[in-house]
Amino acid sequence: MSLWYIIVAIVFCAFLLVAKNTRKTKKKLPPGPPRLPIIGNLHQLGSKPHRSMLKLSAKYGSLMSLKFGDVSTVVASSPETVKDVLKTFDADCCSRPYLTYPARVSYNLNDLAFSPYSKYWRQVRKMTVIELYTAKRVKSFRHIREEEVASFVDFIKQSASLANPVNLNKKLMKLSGSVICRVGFGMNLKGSKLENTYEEVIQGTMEVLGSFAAADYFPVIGKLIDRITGLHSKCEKVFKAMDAFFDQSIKHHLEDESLKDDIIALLLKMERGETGLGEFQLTRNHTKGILLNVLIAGIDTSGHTITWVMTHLIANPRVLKKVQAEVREVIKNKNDITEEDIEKMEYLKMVIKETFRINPLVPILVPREASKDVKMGGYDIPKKTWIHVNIWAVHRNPNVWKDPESFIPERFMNNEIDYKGLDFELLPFGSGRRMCPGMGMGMALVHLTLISLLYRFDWKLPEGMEAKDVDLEESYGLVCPKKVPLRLIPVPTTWT
Ligand code: HEM
Repeated sequence: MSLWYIIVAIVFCAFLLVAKNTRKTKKKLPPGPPRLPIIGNLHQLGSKPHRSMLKLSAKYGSLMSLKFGDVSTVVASSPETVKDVLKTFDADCCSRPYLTYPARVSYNLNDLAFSPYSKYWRQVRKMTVIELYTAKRVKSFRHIREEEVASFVDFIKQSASLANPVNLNKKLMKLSGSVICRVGFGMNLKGSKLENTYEEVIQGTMEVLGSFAAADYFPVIGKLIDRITGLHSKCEKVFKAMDAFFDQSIKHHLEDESLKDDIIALLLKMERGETGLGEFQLTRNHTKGILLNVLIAGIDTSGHTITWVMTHLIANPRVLKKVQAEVREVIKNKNDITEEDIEKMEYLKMVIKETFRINPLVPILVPREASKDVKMGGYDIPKKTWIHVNIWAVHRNPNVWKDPESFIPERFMNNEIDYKGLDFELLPFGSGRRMCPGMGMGMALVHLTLISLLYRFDWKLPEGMEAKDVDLEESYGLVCPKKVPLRLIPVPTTWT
């Protein structure tokens, strides 16, 4: 009799297995290109995945399936499908997949940007939004921005008097680095452990964070491949450099009691249990994970945004002249630039929007993962599928934007579309639960710096170069800055 029980149990289990597999095969996945064995579609990514995905989606649709090694992925590429991911199904699609190297750099996902959607993420997001990213906080750091921009302008003045070209990529990175160090870490970049290496470290970190790493797609052999390609050692190198900087700034806070009003002071209080983070007891690794986002998200993004704006302006002399005329008309001979002045600069705002459209800094946002089965646009997105949001494709879609490859700020005239996460045609900061919380802080520096550069100086290209020679190629990482540094000669004006 007991043998019969066993046979019935085996038949029942086999039936369940077959039923499960049949259900699986019945899923209607979004269409996608044919795959190669083992690697799937990885060979189709190329050196600029956002561009390759755009080309593939033109053929396979705005919700497309790709397979990267072992990982099933979908890519959303139109305002409608992006809205589905970031708004309609945001709650079920806003987790992050486990990414080997971001996990290492973020002290095992103790940060905000790569942490899965969880109670911890919600608490940290709430705490940092209140403590670091509020409009009040952004205002309170105004004097820091003003001091750093003033010393940046002094440097440009010297170069102008000697007619020397300025490497704007480098100098603007240094400017945003100096601001973020003082705002987020209570110390100067100059004299810190990152003083001489920050550019290399930040750039390297962005490459590591944005890489399509073999370890994520091939569970066993992937780590070996990454050791051979050098990704593993690059990750260790940038991790150690940043860790030393975090130790230095934490030590600085522990030694100087007057530093009690910034994010590190608050995190240290949480570590000591003097104040709480919901049910979580913060450790040093949590503190450093949170600081990682403050450092890398703050330094890279604002500096590169300003470089892209200046690149498009020098490549479009008509636009440069028009925006300078506006800025000079609003500022006239005043010494200080106020928030109200910025509000009056309608054309400058259009120039910035157009720059974000044509060169969004994070073109495929940070990868997301479905936390349950989702039905989207008539297709099945199974739990654990990775989701890439290709805003590059949306921003260059001819059905959304007329003549999308051209830089035309006037397209925003009498057009309500803005970049604050509500319009799915223009999403440089993302949207939904994972939207960039540092937008206000980043834009405050972008506005102040651009106005100073345009008000105080005229700009020309180095000898022998014309506007049509300006290189517009982007490099690829989590953030996509201009590949070839922008070198311009500042020319003194009556306002200098
Ligand atoms: C012009 C400047 C900036 C741009 C264009 C930008 C853009 C972005 C984008 C596209 C994302 C990913 C959104 C997603 O995956 O859906 C993001 C995330 C993030 N940004 Fe920014 N950002 C800027 C400035 C800043 C600044 C100044 C800070 C902080 C000091 C910051 C902190 C963050 C953080 C912490 C996240 C992760 C949010 C999460 O996953 O919950 N950003 N940013």
